[in-house]
Amino acid sequence: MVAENLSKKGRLKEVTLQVAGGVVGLLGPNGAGKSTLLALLAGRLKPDGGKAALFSHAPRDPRVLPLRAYLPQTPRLFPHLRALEVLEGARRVKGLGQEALEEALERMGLEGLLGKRVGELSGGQRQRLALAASLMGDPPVWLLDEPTAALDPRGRERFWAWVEGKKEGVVLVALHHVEEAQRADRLLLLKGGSILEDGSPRGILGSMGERLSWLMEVLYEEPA
Ligand SMILES: Nc1ncnc2c1ncn2[C@@H]1O[C@H](COP(=O)(O)OP(=O)(O)OP(=O)(O)O)[C@@H](O)[C@H]1O
Repeated sequence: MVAENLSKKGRLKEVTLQVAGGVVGLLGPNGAGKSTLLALLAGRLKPDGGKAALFSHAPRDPRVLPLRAYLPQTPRLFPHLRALEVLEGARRVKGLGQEALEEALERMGLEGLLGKRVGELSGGQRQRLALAASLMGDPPVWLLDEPTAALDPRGRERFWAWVEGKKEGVVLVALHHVEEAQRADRLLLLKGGSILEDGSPRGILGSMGERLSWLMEVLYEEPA
């Protein structure tokens, strides 16, 4: 996955990035540009400048679609559908077998919720359903916008177990929790539409969290 001087007016400033594999966490304050970067890489937004490529194709190329999962910050699910119908729909669109559906629902612990309508689910339950539908079949590239924000600790563990069990490919994931950022292989710190730092979580956050106060100041302090 490559971004070259990728920009969106007022939102992202000429970001250049190469990701060959692994779990890459995007950390930064509200409005940093995390969602914009993910939406550009997913082809949901058109850049004003620069370009992005997944497997050497533009993000909007139909050949790329089956190769990536994109989970926006607020996934849209039809409220009248039952959870099982959402999963069935995802399975059919992706052309997958029943075992992929079973795996996804087990991973997200949806067994007891299959007969419920989306509109009856809690926010975290809905998010677990959206994750199961979007990651079903394990496409090589996952672009995930704050997938754990609504999840309880058990749901977070389920999510991270799925991520950490992924053998190959790329996971680019926007996060707000430093404990979760420590689980990534690589971290990108974003602020004001630019990448401030790009490195290992240990290098950026420090082994004992000693750089945390620095991080809080640099990333989250409002300008005076
Ligand atoms: N639809 C839009 N039209 C115009 N500007 C937008 C739009 N969506 C976001 N922005 C602006 O783009 C900038 C980056 O926003 P973005 O949503 O990418 O940030 P983020 O890092 O994902 O934030 P958060 O942590 O709050 O989700 C912000 O200044 C925001 O106000």
